[in-house]
Amino acid sequence: MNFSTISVIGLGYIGLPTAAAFASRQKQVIGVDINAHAVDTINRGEIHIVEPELDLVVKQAVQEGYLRASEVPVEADAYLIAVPTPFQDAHAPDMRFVRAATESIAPVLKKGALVILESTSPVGSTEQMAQWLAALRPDLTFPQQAGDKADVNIAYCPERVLPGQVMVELIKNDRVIGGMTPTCSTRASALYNIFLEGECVVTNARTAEMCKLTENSFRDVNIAFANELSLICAEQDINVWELIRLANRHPRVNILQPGPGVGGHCIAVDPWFIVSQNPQQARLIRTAREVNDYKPHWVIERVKATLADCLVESGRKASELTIACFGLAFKPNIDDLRESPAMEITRLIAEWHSGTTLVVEPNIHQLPASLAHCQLTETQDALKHADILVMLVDHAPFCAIAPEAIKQRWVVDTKGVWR
Ligand SMILES: NC(=O)c1ccc[n+]([C@@H]2O[C@H](COP(=O)([O-])OP(=O)(O)OC[C@H]3O[C@@H](n4cnc5c(N)ncnc54)[C@H](O)[C@@H]3O)[C@@H](O)[C@H]2O)c1
Ligand SMILES: CC(=O)N[C@@H]1[C@@H](OP(=O)(O)OP(=O)(O)OC[C@H]2O[C@@H](n3ccc(=O)[nH]c3=O)[C@H](O)[C@@H]2O)O[C@H](CO)[C@@H](O)[C@@H]1O
Repeated sequence: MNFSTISVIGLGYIGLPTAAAFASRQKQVIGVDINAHAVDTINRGEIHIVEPELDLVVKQAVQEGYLRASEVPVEADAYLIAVPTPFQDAHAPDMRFVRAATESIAPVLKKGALVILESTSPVGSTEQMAQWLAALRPDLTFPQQAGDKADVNIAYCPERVLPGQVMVELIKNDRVIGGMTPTCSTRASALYNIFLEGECVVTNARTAEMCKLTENSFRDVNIAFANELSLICAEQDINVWELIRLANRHPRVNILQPGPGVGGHCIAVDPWFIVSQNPQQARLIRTAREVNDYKPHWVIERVKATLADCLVESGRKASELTIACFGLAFKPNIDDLRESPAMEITRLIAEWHSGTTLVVEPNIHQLPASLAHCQLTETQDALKHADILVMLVDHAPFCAIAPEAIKQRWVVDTKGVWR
């Protein structure tokens, strides 16, 4: 069956670019979201998230009539589910959004449809999704009972785009295709080949689920190694960034960079899905998460120690001193504050510090409510008024600050760009 109508469930950072990519290839796409604001914004040809180049593709697709958004699922030849998969208490995956999205399409599901789960999910989720659908549609057959002859095909196809480069990576990256049967994989590959320039790499659903979790755990473990080195180097009075530069001159060593901790809603979350399912085996992955989650608290201790030194040297009271935090986003040159260690550090500083806490974040116009006690300000203003400078995110404008402006100042530099 051809894919004349494609429906993407969940129109966020992943679903909307995916919907727009199909629509830009002249496919009829109906995006579905429970967020009325997102639906209205998209139907005006605008976007509600920040991602380079996405605005133009969405505008054109809506204007030309290939993309429309709806709050209600409709009949389609293929469905892609891209709803959130956060974790709950004790770091267990929260699959309630996936279940709600799956059950919402059950009434409109027709024979011959293809359903793809894109949300990052624990191993076994695709089989679970098929069971949820089967329970609501006893009139249709699904891969677990009917194998390759099923009325409905189901696959897990994870997304691996890098925020900030989504419109390029969506098309160029290779795509892992985890069909529940060979026919499911063949059909899923045909669907992605509508816009994909990368290769479709076929496997089964369980391996594809684990592959996504593995990619992000690999990165988390490697960042944890760099963060652990930064703690060791601080004890040993060694510049960790110089150390890593030197070690990386070895032809088989490639250490990542330490920082204030690991943020974003992927690398700080997904490894827990492996740990939660395999608590006995996933010891290294768990430890890496703990090392990275500890880093913001270590930074706070450094800020406290620096403030203590500053008090002794200046003879002033803590309430008279100003601390400036440079950066809030979870990584450089974006506006995304989700799971950001810089946010956590700034909030803890503002809670504990009796003087003024300034924040410089060039990518936002207003501070989030949790930082109501801080003042959002410009780089030059912070450099002029702050007694202690805390570098949290290596945004390009911060890296460009002249060394003279930092010299002879009290500095805690978590990114190694000033010292
Ligand atoms: N953003 C990334 O960089 C990235 C990369 C790879 C994988 N992922 C994974 O993709 C999935 C989606 O992430 P995201 O960043 O796009 O999330 P997001 O929060 O930006 O968007 C999710 C959207 O789903 C909608 N939604 C929730 N429940 C719904 C339902 N029942 N029906 C319809 N819509 C519903 C929300 O309103 C929201 O607009 C997650 O599993 C995430 O881990 C994200
Ligand atoms: C395997 C992989 O690459 N996956 C990517 C990742 O995207 P991301 O934007 O979340 O990833 P990062 O850029 O790694 O940032 C994460 C945090 O780690 C900090 N960091 C980074 C490098 C370093 O050397 N030292 C650090 O401290 C950084 O500041 C930030 O806080 O997950 C997405 C969703 O699954 C994937 O789609 C996407 O492919």
